[in-house]
Amino acid sequence: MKRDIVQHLPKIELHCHLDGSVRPHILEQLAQIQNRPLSATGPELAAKLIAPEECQSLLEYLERFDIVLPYLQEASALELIAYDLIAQVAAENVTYIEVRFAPMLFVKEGLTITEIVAAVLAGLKRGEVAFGVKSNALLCAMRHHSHQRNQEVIESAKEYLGRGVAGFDLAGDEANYPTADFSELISLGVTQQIPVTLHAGECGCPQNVAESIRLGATRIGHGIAIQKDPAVLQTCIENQTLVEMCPTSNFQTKAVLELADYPFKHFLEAGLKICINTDNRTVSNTTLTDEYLKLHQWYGIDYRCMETLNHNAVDGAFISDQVKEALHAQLTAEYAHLS
Ligand SMILES: O=c1[nH]cnc2c1ncn2[C@@H]1O[C@H](CO)[C@@H](O)[C@H]1O
Ligand SMILES: [Zn+2]
Repeated sequence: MKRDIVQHLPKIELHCHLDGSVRPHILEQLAQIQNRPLSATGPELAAKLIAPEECQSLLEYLERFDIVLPYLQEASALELIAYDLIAQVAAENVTYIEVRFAPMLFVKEGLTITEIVAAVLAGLKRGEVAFGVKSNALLCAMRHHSHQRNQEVIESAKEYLGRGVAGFDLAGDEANYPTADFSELISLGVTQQIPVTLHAGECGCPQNVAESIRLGATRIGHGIAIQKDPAVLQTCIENQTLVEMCPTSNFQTKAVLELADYPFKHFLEAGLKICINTDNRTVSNTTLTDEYLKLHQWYGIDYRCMETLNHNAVDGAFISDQVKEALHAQLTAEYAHLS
């Protein structure tokens, strides 16, 4: 596979965090507008935003987000970063993206959840008009937030469902907050017909994946721990659960320690539905093109495999059958001439 070809082929991304994908120069722009100086600029700032090689856990990885959050407490900032994320993905021909964020991380200076969601959706829409990239937002509840706060996120997802918001997620510290603690919250979303994808199995616990599916999630973020439990793997296969894999991030957060333990091939050969994602473009210092090239380098995947992974993503996307058909057809047409 060649970088130039991979970059220009149409791609679908379902697992990308808005606040983990703020480009350093955009953050500098926000700092200037808000008159709130950054502790570093230029290459030094870029380095600070990336999770370091020696990162030891998901919690350490998540510390990177503390740098950017103070600058995301204004509607205009949220609009701008959403627009810029669409600009970034347009440059590598992502044709459909689901962008996730936790609205409750942006309420520190008085924004209401409605203002927050509206600002992000406005930026995504402006991006679609400028670059032709279709998108939807997924609203994340946070594992360390109160039930009350997380419930408000569900209510907001319900309010905007079909109007720019396509689903609901649970993000944050999986190791210390098991999925079972959120059963009431997740059920609340499921009973209101909100599509659900949950971060699970990123911190070694396959039970969190089983619990997520039991509660009604049709997709799992990361799911690395599925490899530890054949019964959970079987459940995922039977339910056609889509697992959103994020290779670079999975090594940074120590979801896996060595390449030999990375379950990409294992999952694919077992018949599990998987798709490929960046997780956080800035914090993981990656693009979707980089992720596919890594898989080519590690496993020798070809364009055919890349096409399959993208069709899988379409199948699991939180969009209508009609939109899925159009995306499938475009993938089929544009990968057809590649061997
Ligand atoms: O890989 C991950 N696992 C769990 N939580 C994550 C990951 N990446 C980002 N976030 C969390 O999701 C929030 C909303 O976007 C981010 O602020 C970050 O805390
Ligand atoms: Zn994630």
